[in-house]
Amino acid sequence: MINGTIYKGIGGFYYVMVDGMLYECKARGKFKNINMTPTVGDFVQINIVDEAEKTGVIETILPRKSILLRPNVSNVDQAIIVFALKNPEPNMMLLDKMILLAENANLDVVLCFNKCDIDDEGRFDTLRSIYNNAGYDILRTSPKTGEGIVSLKAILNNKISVFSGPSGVGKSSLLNAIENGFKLQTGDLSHKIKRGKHTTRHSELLPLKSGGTVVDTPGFTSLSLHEIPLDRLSSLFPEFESISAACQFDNCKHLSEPNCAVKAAVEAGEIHASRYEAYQYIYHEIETLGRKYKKW
Ligand SMILES: Nc1nc2c(ncn2[C@@H]2O[C@H](COP(=O)(O)OP(=O)(O)OP(=O)(O)O)[C@@H](O)[C@H]2O)c(=O)[nH]1
Ligand SMILES: [Zn+2]
Repeated sequence: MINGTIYKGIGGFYYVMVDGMLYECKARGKFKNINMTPTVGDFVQINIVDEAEKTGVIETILPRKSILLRPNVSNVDQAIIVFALKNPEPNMMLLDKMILLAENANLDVVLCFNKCDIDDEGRFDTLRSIYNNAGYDILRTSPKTGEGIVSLKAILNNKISVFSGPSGVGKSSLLNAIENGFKLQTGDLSHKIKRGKHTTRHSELLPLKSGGTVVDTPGFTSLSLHEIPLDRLSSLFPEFESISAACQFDNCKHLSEPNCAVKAAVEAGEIHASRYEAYQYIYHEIETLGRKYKKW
């Protein structure tokens, strides 16, 4: 058996990449019996049926290191969260929510602040200070001037990445700067109805010539915060994690409890106020969503 990765699935066939070559594979019936569906991104073991025709059979699906639901892709390593420094103006709450969803899906997070060529208000420095303090990798990019493209390439190399970020921030332009002709599919496409039939568009993995693999659809386009358990929320803010050990209560929510080390760190400027405000806001939002979902 040889190891490969499923790059796409169409009508019961799976296209498995092995050393730069795609094999068209069927999956063994046993997967159905154990209720397992091969998924794009899965690391699999295949037996080759015909080397000349490049066909094979998937025999084993290896344990998944992460599972994204929208788009449905396994083993994504990192989310490249792209926000423009201007046009459109960065919405910090949206940024914190996208970071949280990526954290909740166990992805590494890279923040890519784009359109730095038009950052005439110096927003990058403010954002860098907030998110460096939170421990995130940060890029300053512009497909227009080429700034940061080499660094972005290096970050994508050897990894499976999903791009996220609001419309118009330059996700496609960034990928195009790395590889001419590369275009991210827009999220709506998966809901289009073709020829009277419901055709769900499955995501694909696309290999970059410069190294690395990118999911062809943006991630976290719908912000499904109710998936995040409330008791996990503060652990998804990396800069709260170590400090919260010093809170008086083990189960401190860092809201109105006495002797809360997180709140003290906010007052001392060690945790950025905007991150704590996002935490408070999102906490209450998930709480309200939770009540609504229970009623259904
Ligand atoms: N000034 C400037 N404009 C940019 C830059 N990057 C992208 N743009 C422009 O921003 C607009 C949106 O870029 P896209 O790459 O389509 O953005 P997107 O994030 O893929 O957008 P969606 O497909 O809607 O999700 C285009 O008009 C780009 O030319 C940049 O670095 N500087
Ligand atoms: Zn606390």
